[in-house]
Amino acid sequence: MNADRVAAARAQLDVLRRDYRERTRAVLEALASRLVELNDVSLLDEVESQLHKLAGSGGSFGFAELSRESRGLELMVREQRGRRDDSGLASLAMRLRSLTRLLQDGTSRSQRERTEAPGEKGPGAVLVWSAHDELADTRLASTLSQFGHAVVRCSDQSQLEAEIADPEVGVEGVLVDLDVQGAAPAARKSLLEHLGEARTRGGGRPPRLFVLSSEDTLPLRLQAARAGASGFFVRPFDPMQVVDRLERLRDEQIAQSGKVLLVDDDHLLARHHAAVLEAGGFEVDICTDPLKALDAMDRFQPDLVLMDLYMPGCSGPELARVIRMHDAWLATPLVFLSAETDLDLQLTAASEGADDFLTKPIADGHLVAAVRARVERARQVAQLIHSDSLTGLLKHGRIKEELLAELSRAQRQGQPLSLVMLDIDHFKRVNDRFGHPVGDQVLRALGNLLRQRARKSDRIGRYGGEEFMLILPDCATDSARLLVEDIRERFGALHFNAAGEEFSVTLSAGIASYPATSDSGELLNRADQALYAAKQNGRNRVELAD
Ligand SMILES: Nc1nc2c(ncn2[C@@H]2O[C@H](COP(=O)(O)OP(=O)(O)OP(=O)(O)O)[C@@H](O)[C@H]2O)c(=O)[nH]1
Repeated sequence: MNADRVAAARAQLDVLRRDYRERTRAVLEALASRLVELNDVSLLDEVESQLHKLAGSGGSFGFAELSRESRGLELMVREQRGRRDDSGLASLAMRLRSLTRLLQDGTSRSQRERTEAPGEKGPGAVLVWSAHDELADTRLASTLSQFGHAVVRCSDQSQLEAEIADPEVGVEGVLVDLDVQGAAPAARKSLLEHLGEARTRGGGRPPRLFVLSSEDTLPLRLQAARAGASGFFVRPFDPMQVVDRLERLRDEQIAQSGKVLLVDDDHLLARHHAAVLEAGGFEVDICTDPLKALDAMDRFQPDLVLMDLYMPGCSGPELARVIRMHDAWLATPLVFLSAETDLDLQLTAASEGADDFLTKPIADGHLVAAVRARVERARQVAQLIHSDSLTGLLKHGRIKEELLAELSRAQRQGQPLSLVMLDIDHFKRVNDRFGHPVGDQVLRALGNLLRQRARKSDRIGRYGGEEFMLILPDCATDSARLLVEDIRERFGALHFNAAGEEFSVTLSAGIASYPATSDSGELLNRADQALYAAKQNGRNRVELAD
């Protein structure tokens, strides 16, 4: 999310806060007038329910005092309602009117509590300060640059720190060879401490720190971890490991944002929570009718559902039970956001499949942090369940499920979709000649390349051993061909090193597209046939089915 969207979300928070204040004033005034005019004890039901709502929502809009007072008054009214006691309705009206005093404007909450959105950008520069192993350095630099990273070689600490501090350089990672400091443990420790501090000095997102060493001991790894290092590579190392680590870390960073579906019949409160989460970097959709929540989930594919406990037509725990009946939503975190503080009700909600219970009013920062932690955890679990451990790409079964979902979305939205099958040429020869671990490195390199060239909406899977599938939504055959030709060329240009030998590998690909083919099985067959044709026609080429 960029700064403009965050600023827009914050401005919207201020507008919502004003709306809330006006609406609440009107509601309290109308209730107070009716109490005085009708002097009817049956109005207490409505008064209690309004106070319950205010207790839950006031704090969210920055009126914490209103929340507290409303909760106290709610308990008092509940008791009075139980006794069917109609004395003192006029004084209750006065107390309701006096609540409006707590709606005075103070400092805007969105100005007080700021939440940072994670940034998204392409590959940044990598600074390398190493102990002059020319050959290894050259290989590292060429591998990193093949994956789009500018490489800046530094010859001493002051140059390294100057580059880190220079915003023009856009440093994503810093790779430091501990051998530059000789073998003295104290000197290495101080170097790491210094760099750990230098990388966080800029104020923005600090560059990743990677440590390179010819020694591998626990104390050294511990020192690196204390300096905030994200990777520890032992010489001799494969440069692809560094690319791999950078790519995985970038995936994690992008995953810090996520999609949240808000299910709440109180539209204003839902819009407020949506604006808070959007200012925190999340993509948010609101559903005010719980009976339409499943449709909204199918359409929006949320990473987390945040719902109210009490809603008309269907309660939160009932909705949780219905959602959990669907295999596709078994692992999606369901979190209740409610004014209810009753522990028994929270436990009931949890037993229906909800994962957590947040109590309204909730501070903006707390809401964002709680949602972020759950989304990250859910993503880690989903990653473990659905991803291939070697490449981090989707497994066979999952990518086929994604094809069905993406194809029906393309059909609904009247957009094209392309399906690509890719297969490494003569891969058996790589394994036979250099061994399985080297073959694995080649597979990982292709995985990284695909991830880098793909858009956020594309889906990438490892379909079989050395066969990969790309699903490209909103991408017609011609654009798909351009992309796949680019991938083919880049993959063929990668240089691998093994057994003191440099080698390269090529791939072949077949493309089939919707709307020319509209059935998912047929789309798969036709992409497969196109791949077969590419192999038959000499390999290292891309063929179209249509
Ligand atoms: N290193 C490694 N090799 C794998 C993995 N999975 C499958 N393979 C190997 O991939 C190779 C596939 O070989 P073939 O299907 O004969 O195809 P190919 O040699 O790529 O030849 P063409 O596809 O016709 O160009 C086999 O040697 C498998 O052992 C894996 O996870 N790691």
